[in-house]
Amino acid sequence: MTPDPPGHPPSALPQPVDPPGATHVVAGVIVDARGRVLLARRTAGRELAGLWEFPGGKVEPGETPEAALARELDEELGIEVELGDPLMVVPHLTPTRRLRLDVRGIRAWRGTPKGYEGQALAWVQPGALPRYDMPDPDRPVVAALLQPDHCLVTPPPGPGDSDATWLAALESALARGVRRVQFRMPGIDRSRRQQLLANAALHCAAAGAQLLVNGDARLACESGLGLHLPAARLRECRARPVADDQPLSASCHDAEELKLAQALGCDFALVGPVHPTPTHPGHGGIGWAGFEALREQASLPIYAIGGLGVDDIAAARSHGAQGIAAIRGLWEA
Ligand SMILES: Nc1nc2c([nH]c(=O)n2[C@H]2C[C@H](O)[C@@H](COP(=O)(O)OP(=O)(O)OP(=O)(O)O)O2)c(=O)[nH]1
Ligand SMILES: [Mg+2]
Repeated sequence: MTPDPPGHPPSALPQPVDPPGATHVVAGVIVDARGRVLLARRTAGRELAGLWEFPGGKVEPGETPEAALARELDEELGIEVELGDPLMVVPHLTPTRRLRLDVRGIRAWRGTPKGYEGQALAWVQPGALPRYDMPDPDRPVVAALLQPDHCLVTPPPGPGDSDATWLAALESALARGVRRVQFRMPGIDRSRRQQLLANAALHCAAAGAQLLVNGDARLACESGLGLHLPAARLRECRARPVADDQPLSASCHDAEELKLAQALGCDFALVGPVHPTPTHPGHGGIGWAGFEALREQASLPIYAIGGLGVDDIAAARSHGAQGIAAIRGLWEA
């Protein structure tokens, strides 16, 4: 990268660079006045025929992603669009190529979308998106549209902290918008842990937040809550340890663990540490490049963890993450 010339303000966020050989695909999330999302069905005789996708296509050499998306939506749907915010960029490794699926919101459009290439179209309520058969890289995109973009991992009460102090901190995290919580309680005895969990479950239910118990499958099942598997537990699992309707997540550090998590039917995974953190002393962090190298080998939603907070969600999304998971970053106001 060339340094900024003296006297000029530093440039904004560096633009992500496609790895050599990657196919850059841009696609748009088009939402109508009733909140329905437009999907198009891939036509017969092409790769992934019959699967549903967000309309879009490949960026051509010399073209900006924005121009490519506008062109694709004109060619495929006959609409003129105004682009909105980036939603996410999913790096994905297929058996034949390295793909970057770059998905943008569409702020407004002119015209009525029609299948100009013979493709079927469907306007889908967001909650029904998971029922459509879509290419693997779309799974994290659908999750980004439907699920929380941050996940709190609780710290245990500090020395001398009462349960009431801990619960008040949980309540304020929920008031700040936390909707997914992993209950992690290292070093706290079972009876106190159970008491804290029972109260945490009440607070989370009142806030409409999902709660997953770290490690303790029995406690998760007894309380009808979700389960989070630390990597060592994940590696011991031969079958999904909780019912299909109970949320399941896992911590993963390599591609093998991610594939295991996906095969077990985990709803999402946590991958990191992206940056160094006090909870993992001596670990320099995998960085965003390391995160992407794992992300591209799996299709389940993945939160990035390690030295991250809500300010990092947009960056996390640009590397294919569902968002961020954090202990301190989401516990302290
Ligand atoms: N448009 C789109 N493509 C997707 C999605 N998910 C996904 O894996 N892909 C893949 C399928 C293809 O391998 C690639 C897009 O290539 P494409 O062949 O449809 O590209 P295009 O519209 O430019 O069509 P073509 O002129 O190259 O035939 O990206 C998605 O949601 N939307
Ligand atoms: Mg296309």
